[in-house]
Amino acid sequence: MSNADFEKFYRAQNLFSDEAEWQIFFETLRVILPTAFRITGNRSHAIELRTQIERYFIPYIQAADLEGPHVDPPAPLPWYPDQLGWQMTIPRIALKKSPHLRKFHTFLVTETEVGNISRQEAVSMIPPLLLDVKAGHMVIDMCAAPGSKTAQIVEAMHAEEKDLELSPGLVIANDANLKRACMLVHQMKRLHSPCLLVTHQDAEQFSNVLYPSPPEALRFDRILCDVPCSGDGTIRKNLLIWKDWKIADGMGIHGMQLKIAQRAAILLKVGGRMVYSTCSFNPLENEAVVAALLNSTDGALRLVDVSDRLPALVRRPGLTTWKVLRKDGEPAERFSDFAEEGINRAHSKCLPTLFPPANVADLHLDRCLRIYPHLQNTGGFFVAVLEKVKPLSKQDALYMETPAKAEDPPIKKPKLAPAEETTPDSPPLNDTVDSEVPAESDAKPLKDEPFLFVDPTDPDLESIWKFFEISEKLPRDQFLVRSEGSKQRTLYLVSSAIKSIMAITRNERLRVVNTGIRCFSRNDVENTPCTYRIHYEALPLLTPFLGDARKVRLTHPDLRMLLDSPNHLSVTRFSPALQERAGPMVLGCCIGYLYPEDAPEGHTMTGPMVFPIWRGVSSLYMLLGKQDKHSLVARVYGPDSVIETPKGETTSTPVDATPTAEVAEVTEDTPAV
Ligand SMILES: C[S@@+](CC[C@H](N)C(=O)[O-])C[C@H]1O[C@@H](n2cnc3c(N)ncnc32)[C@H](O)[C@@H]1O
Repeated sequence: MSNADFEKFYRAQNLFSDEAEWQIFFETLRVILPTAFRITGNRSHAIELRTQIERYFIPYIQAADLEGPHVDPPAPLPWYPDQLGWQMTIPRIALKKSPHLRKFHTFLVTETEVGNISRQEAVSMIPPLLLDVKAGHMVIDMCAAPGSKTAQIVEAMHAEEKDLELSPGLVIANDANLKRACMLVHQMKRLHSPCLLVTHQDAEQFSNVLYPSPPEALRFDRILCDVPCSGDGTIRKNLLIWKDWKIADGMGIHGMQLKIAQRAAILLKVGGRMVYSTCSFNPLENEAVVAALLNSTDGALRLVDVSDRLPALVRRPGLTTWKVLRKDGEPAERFSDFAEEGINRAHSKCLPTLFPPANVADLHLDRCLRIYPHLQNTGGFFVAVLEKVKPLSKQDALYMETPAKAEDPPIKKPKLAPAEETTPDSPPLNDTVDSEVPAESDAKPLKDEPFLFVDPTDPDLESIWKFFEISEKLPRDQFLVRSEGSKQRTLYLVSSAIKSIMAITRNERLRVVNTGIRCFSRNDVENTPCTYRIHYEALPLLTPFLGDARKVRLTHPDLRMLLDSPNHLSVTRFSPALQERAGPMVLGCCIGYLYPEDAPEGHTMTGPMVFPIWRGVSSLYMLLGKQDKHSLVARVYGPDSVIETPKGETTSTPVDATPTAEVAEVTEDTPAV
């Protein structure tokens, strides 16, 4: 764990006022990074899970400490709101192998797979918090995959939502790499948001999003530029950086970072906020980019002082000067020094903007945040929060638009970013606890099927509305399908903003990979007035709109039977109240409710829980995958209730059970596929 060039370069930057701190900084880089995770999802659900960690797992780990080798339980990050961000130093191997920690390991695996927990480096949680997203905002995350920050943005957008209100907002999650954009889609399924649009474009030239009435290019309220970077802030985790780090790395990527930030500056609304961030210590990728951005926008952007935000987060101010080194390690005082040397290949990406500009003292670069690993035992990170205070002057806009003419640059084929793109959250391969995204092989690019809006008078919609007694407040004109004609018709709901955007043909240039929340799927079944079932992921959003016709109240033993059984169970096996309610129901999907007053003792529920159930000819069946069922058993009945298979198996099954088997059954013995 050493690299002479790294040391030379960063010593030249005078990051710290004394040698002692440099030593502590450098020593910390050699200590393996603690694991951090975030409890995701809507507030009440997240608080329930947090309570479970506090009440059950912390005492459990404390007890394990007495029996096995010493381990500290996880602790909440002091600066993360509502104690929903956590960090732990339990070594990965101990977590996996120690019999004393097995339940905690199972818990993390299950909750990560169903998306209730997201492994995310602590420092990577900072930019979305400072972006300050509110309901109804138009937001774009320019470099979004694998999507941990997008998830925080989407959660913030829905945080204050009321029942019977669909957020009018928009979150575009863009990534130039199609494969990574598809991984993002997988992640996003669990966000239950109709406001998300996943695109794949080169952010340097992100196309204008046309918006109707009057038709114009949309300007965003919030933009995140979490740009590709050299990633040396992740060195505690990505040990190869010790070997591979080169002086030329930061220099080489500065130009691209600046272009992405400049494109964002154009897309930002006056009064809007953008956050520029990297997981690098390098001033050439950080302050130099911000300085060049400020200077190229001639006062239209300013750095925001966020010193009062996240007060428990220890940070250092941005640098107000820095050094550029030639690849031989010698300092270059000015741009012309490179010319003198003759611009060789390593310096071909050298730009004048690498150097501190003459007006550097006026730019308030100290308002940027530098997070060093030794400050609070994290990775390294850089964040700048900027505000657009006036329109860009025409000249600036022309300068920054590439090619010059364009308020609407042409589509450029996205460059595929390197497969090993550094991000603080790239999952180690084959490590289920730590993976926050599926392995790349799971992330197949979606087939290029068009997005087609469903006619609001479509007979299927009519039957769904009638069957579930859906309120007319749920807009029927915001549903789309991707493969018309197939038996398995699935209806996705999108926000009004996305509908408006998708309705404009010229927005095809956005290269949409996916959008919409999966709400209803058609089953191949007869003898029911409605062949559609509701998806679990859509229930939190749809429940307030549903009438009573298909609601069934469950006792907790009813729920337990449904969660434990892989098969359809005869209606006669359930509580008398459920038999009475479900018995006369016609075949089709119904919604099971467990109210806190019906929950088992010691539960942590703060509101009713809802589940999609299939009412068969004479049976009931829970329309959930195995992992979801595991997670729910643990949540409702406590982690002790999860029955482990001999291998402690909790491995993935498709998120939803396929409907074909459910509808083919009629007897309680028919196993579901
Ligand atoms: C630091 S990572 C982003 C991490 C992400 N924000 C998160 O929190 O999960 C940078 C991402 O930028 C993407 N990328 C690289 N070049 C790009 C470009 N020109 N335009 C858009 N995305 C790009 C990479 O594929 C990579 O996924």
